[in-house]
Amino acid sequence: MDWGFYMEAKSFLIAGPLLWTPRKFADARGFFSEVYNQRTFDALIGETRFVQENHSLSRVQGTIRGLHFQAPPTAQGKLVRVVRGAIFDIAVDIRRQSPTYGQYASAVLSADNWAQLWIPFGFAHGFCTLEPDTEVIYQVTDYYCQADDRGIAWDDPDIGIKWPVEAANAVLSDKDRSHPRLAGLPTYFS
Ligand SMILES: Cc1cn([C@H]2C[C@H](O)[C@@H](COP(=O)(O)OP(=O)(O)O[C@H]3O[C@@H](C)C(=O)[C@@H](O)[C@H]3O)O2)c(=O)[nH]c1=O
Repeated sequence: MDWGFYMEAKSFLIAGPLLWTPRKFADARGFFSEVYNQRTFDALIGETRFVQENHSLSRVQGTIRGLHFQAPPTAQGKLVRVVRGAIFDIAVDIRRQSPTYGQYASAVLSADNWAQLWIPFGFAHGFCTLEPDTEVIYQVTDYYCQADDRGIAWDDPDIGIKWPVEAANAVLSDKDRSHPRLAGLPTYFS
């Protein structure tokens, strides 16, 4: 397999998510990097069309966003990267028939390590910022649809995510403090 512009691609024990690092060409001016190449991406993942790009800034270290997904028919695959600061990024398998249902894959993505995480359909996504003023950019494969927007409790004990922040110090939106546990959700992905 020719990985093209990606230096490496790593899979997880949970089938689906992939982690890789685009090449960086550094010189006296700074660097150049192809952060997305459709031909290489399609060879890795299968034909995929991104229709929206999101950019968020979290001011405080220990900010948790998640766990989020869109229900079908607007389920999204997400390609996540960090351009400032660092995150502990999480993909929770919510495919009901999956042998790893309810388990999660995690990776540190940062402006320094330049890693990207692919989060396929059937996964809930969340992250915790590891530095102040962290900026996350991610492309998604379907448009935002408020009616299909769903969440799972970030601290669901059945999932048991080991977040890199004490619960008492975590910064969350009101919405993210009130999601149901995974066991309380209907089956969205078989
Ligand atoms: C996600 C999203 C939100 N919004 C609006 C709705 C709301 O008024 C405001 C903030 O939305 P949220 O609080 O949901 O933003 P946030 O908590 O950052 O939500 C994001 O979290 C990460 C973990 C994801 O995986 C994303 O898909 C998305 O769910 O932005 C859009 O207009 N388009 C979008 O695609």
